[in-house]
Parts: sequence; structure tokens; C-alpha cells
Amino acid sequence: MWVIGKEWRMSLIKLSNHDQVRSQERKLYGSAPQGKNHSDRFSRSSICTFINLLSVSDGQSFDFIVVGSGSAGAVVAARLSEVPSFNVLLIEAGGDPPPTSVIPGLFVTLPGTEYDWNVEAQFDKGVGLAHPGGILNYPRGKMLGGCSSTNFLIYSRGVPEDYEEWNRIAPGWDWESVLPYFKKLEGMTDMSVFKTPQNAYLHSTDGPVKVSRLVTLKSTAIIDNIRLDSYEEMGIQKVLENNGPEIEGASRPHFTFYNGRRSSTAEAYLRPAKDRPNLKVAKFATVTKILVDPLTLRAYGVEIFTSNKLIKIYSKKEVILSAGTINSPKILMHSGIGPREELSKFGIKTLINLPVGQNFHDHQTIPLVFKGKLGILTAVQNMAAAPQLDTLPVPVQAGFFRLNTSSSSYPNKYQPHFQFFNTYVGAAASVLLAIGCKTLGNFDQAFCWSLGKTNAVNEIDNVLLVLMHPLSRGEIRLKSKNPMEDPTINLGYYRNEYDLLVAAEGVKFMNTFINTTYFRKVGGSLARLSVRGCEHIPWGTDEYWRCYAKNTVSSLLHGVGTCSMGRQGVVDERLRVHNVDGLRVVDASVIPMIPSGNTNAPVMMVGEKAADMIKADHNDHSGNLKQVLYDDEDSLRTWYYI
Ligand SMILES: Cc1cc2nc3c(=O)[nH]c(=O)nc-3n(C[C@H](O)[C@H](O)[C@H](O)COP(=O)(O)OP(=O)(O)OC[C@H]3O[C@@H](n4cnc5c(N)ncnc54)[C@H](O)[C@@H]3O)c2cc1C
Repeated sequence: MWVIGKEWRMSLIKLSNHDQVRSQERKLYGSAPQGKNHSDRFSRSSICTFINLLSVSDGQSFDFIVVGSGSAGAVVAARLSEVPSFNVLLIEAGGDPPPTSVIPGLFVTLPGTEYDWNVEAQFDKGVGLAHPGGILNYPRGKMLGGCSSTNFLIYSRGVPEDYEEWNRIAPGWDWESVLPYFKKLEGMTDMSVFKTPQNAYLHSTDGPVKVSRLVTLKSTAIIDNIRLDSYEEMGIQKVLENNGPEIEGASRPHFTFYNGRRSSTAEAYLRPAKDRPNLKVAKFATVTKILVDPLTLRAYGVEIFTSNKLIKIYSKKEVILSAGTINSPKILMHSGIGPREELSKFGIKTLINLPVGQNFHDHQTIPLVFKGKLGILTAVQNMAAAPQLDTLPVPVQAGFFRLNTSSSSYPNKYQPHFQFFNTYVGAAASVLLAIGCKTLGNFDQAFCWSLGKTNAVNEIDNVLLVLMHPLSRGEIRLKSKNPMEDPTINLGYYRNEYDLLVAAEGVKFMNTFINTTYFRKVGGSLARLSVRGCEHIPWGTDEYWRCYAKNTVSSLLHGVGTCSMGRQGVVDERLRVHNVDGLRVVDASVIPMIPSGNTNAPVMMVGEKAADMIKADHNDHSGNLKQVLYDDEDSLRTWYYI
């Protein structure tokens, strides 16, 4: 056992006693962020306990060690453990997801709690002025399932061209190669998508991740229809679904829940695998670095902080790093894999000089608020929302569109410029809005107050306008040599001025929502929100909307790219870290270019495909879909239509 400092105790404390472990972690790393001190009352609930936890002991060894049980890591660990001869350890810094994760409508209560890493991201100077201190809370799930246990549950996969773009950077990731894996993970329960062969071809009912749409109440159906009609008036056609052959258009979105239960990767992959003797899960165990032999450059294990001490666990075959876009690059850099200049600042010896932490990009969002009719009735609808917590308490419409006005090279013509989410909020929901605005959005008082005021007696539509393919790039950097300290997240939004140009055009287009029949009938108007930095610019001018887009910008929390695949990146097309043996990265960080849509499904797809590659590289071909598909045309067709 490796002991440092007199405070480090030699004895192993059972991981099951996590209260004790956490209080000891707080004692040791008092200043390091371990999540805010929130009540633990849910974490022992039986509805989501995964029982095969393990007390890992110093010096133990496993064939595969998977670091992080998020959207990708849980998939990889579960799939690898399908091979009985593989001995798999999954290491997770958090514990079981609480009921507030499992019940879909309660996801807003998770950020800022102990189930969140509570990291902060920063804007560049002069950007995001509506956020105090230029800081954005950047929630990351710290529990089994990772962000899939805390996210907003939207199920979206992007367009084929997104993956053709990946394939040009890292061969093997084209649409034909990834579609079988999207289908492998998907358990579609919305039978409407099987009505046309073109849509049916893209879906499957067999996968573990359950996908559905919101239960439509009579009142919400009326709202859905009115909003979708309004979008159609703007030239955004109604489509059957946004994961179909044509994603441009608006629809009621798909979600990763079914029957009142979130389908996180913890629920979909780990729960069914929990009794496998060859899959062990170590909870409340934080990996501090990957052990790499400096002579052979082979990864041979990990160093973990758990139960008040540092221990080492060894891998016989591979270490798979799935700690996410923020923590995977951090762990690599602490292990001596990263930009030499950056590592030398902290006295970390560089084993391999790679662009770790660079190429960070994200889906940035701009909030737009449309004021509708006066509403005593809508206030009642708000109150009636509570019993709907097993779905979501508000109607949501979503879609994708391209602008006619922007340059055809931004992005290429097969990808949409924007995604949008429209949530209808009845009058007098100001308190809930204030929670969302301040706690989740980290907007300043003036902005949130003006939003609340707008909603006091009026229904509103909150539209999140999402820039799909930003050209700007940010980066993840170490703050210190302490592996328990969060890294710096520089969002880098609008570093490329083209992004601002397109964003402002998008805002102006979206504002025409208020000119549609419904809003004209009820006398609707654009809300005038208080935006720091734009006070002196005449409201409604082009200059104003540019300023608005620049300073109200936020994140859809889709950060990718920091251990990018590709020859110029950090991993190759089989996700092996360049020049290191026995080490892969499998999570959102390997995504080289962000897809057109939300990232959870693409990351789960990456997990599915990676698991097959790893199996094949270790002589197990049981899961190799691609081989089956390409053997003959008929089996391809049959498989697609199942
Ligand atoms: C609040 C929120 C809302 C979102 N909404 C949506 C949405 O509606 N739809 C959508 O498609 N996407 C959404 N996303 C994005 C999507 O969920 C993520 O892109 C995706 O889950 C990332 O998966 P990952 O495997 O890369 O990382 P994660 O899921 O974050 O997994 C990383 C795991 O590693 C663990 N870990 C990290 N460091 C260590 C360490 N040192 N030692 C041990 N374990 C460690 C973490 O605790 C975590 O469990 C949202 C994200 C957030 C945070």
C-alpha cells in the first residue's frame, strides 16, 4: 500500500460506509471541491441501489479498468462484462443516483448538490456579462450514470453528415458505421416512428435505453399544436420526429425516459448487469492518475483516492478512461500525458506531448422570451403541473433550422445552423423561473428579475436558441498539481467572430415567432430583459441583438473534444491514446466535431462502438455488428428493419 503523510491511514474502510468516507474526504481535501454539503437523505433509498459494490484493495488487478460510469463508461463496462472471461472493474467517484435523478421531472433539483461535480466555467473577457463574474455553473453528474443521470433527457442523434465529418478526421466513424450502434442502444417505445419505412429504418425497439415522448394531456396538446403551427408559419416545417431522415423542422421531442423512470446508463446498462460476477463497481473512488511505465509507455493501472488513502489497482489488458470532457483531460495531464508547456508549469514530467484539453467546444445557447396572453387560467395550469412529475411539468417543442441568409459554408449545407427548444410556462411561475434562472443559468439579479416580471401575469414561451456548429474553441487547463482540484474551463465562446454573426442572425430570425398568428391574436410581445452590457444600445437594433447574443450566452452543457480523435488529436480512430499502450479514452472528450443535436446519445453510441472494438482487439468478436452488416446486403437490410 502506498501511504503519504501521517494523516493517511493504512487500513481499508469499506466503501459501503460512504458517509464516513465522504466526511474523511472532506477532512483531507477540505479546500478541494467535493460537492456542496447537501442532505444525503435520498442516497440510501432502495429504488436505485446498485449492490455489487466492491472494497477495492491496494494491489488488486483486473483485465479492464474503466474510469467513470457515465454515458460512455457504464456502457463500456457493461458490454465488456458480457464476455465471461473478462474481469472488469468500473470505478466511479460518486454513488447511486437518488430518486430525484430517476423521476424525470425532478432533474432540475440535481445541479449544485453532492450529485454534481460543481465545477465552474469561465467566459472570455467581455463575453457573458449577464452572468455575475463571467462565470457559468457547469454541472457534471457525479454518480453512477454520470451526466445521463442528471441531464435534461432530450434524445437526439444528429445528422449523417456529422459522422461523415468525424470519419474524415478518424476513419470508421461514418454514418453507416455508427447507425447500427445508435440502434443497438435504442429501445424506442414511441411506435409512431415505425409508421413510415424511412423513419423505421433508423430505429430499434430492442436496445436498453428506453425512449419516449411526453404524455400528452389535452391542455398541453393544444399548446403543442399552436406552437408547431407558429413555427410552420416561419418556414420551419412540422416533422414526425427530429431523429428521422430529415431533422430540419419542428416536433415534440423524444426523451430518454419511459413510464415515469429515467433511462440513464446506470438504469439501462448497469442495473441489468449487476449480478455478473465478472463486473465489479467501486463507488466513491476517485482516480487521481493513470499509471504509465515511463520506459515502455504502457498503461498498467490507476491510482485511486478512496477511503481516506491512495491505492493502486493494476490492469492486465487495458485502462479505459471515461471520466468525461472535463475530467478525462485532467487525469491524463496529471499522468504526464498532455501539452509539455502546460505540464511543466506544475512540475509534471511529460511522458507524451499531446494536445490534451484543447479543442473544447460546446453548444452555446441564447435565451429568448416571448410574452403571450394574460392568464389566470395559465396560473392554474402551473399548479396542476406538480402531479405530472413522472413526465415533465411543461410542454416542450423542439426543432432544427438553417438560415437562408448566412454563408453556405457555415456549416456545410447538410447540417442545421440551429436547434431550438420551446417551453411554455404559464403565468405566475416566477418562483420556479427564478430558480432556473439563477441556480441553473447563473444569470444576474437584474436579468432574472426582468424575466420574473414578464411572467408575473402573462404566459411566456422560453425559447433556447442553440448554435449547432461553433467555430470557436476553448480549453481545459490544470489549476495546480493537486489531482483533486478542478481544472480551469475556458469556454472560449465567440473567439471566432463568425459565431457571433450567425448567432445574432439566428436571434433576429427567431424573434419573428412573435409575428405569427397566435401571438398577434393575443397581443404578444418580445420581453425586454435587462442585459448587462447592452443598456446603452437602442433596443431592437442589429447592434442590440449582437450585444444580446454575446452577453446572455449560456451552455447546453454539451462540452466535447478535449481528447479528440484523429491524427492531430489525442486518440486514434480506435480511441487508443497515441503512443501509449493499454490506454483508451471513451467518452464525450473524443468527439472531434460536435454533432447537430444533444450529446448523450452520441456518447452512448461511442461507448457501444468502443466496447466492440475493445472486444475485437482482445479476440472476442461476439458483439461485432459491423462485420455482420457488411457480409451481405440482405443481412444489412434485415438488421436495419428489425
Ligand atoms: C445538466 C445537464 C443536462 C444535459 N442535458 C442533455 C440532454 O437533455 N440530452 C443530451 O443528449 N445530453 C444532455 N447533456 C449532455 C450529456 O449528458 C453529456 O454530453 C454526456 O452525458 C457526457 O457523457 P460522458 O460519458 O462523456 O461523461 P459523464 O456522463 O459526465 O461521465 C463521467 C463519469 O466519470 C466520473 N468521474 C469523473 N472523474 C472521475 C474520477 N477522477 N474518478 C472516478 N470517476 C470519475 C463522473 O462522476 C461521471 O460519472 C446534459 C448534460 C448536463 C450536465
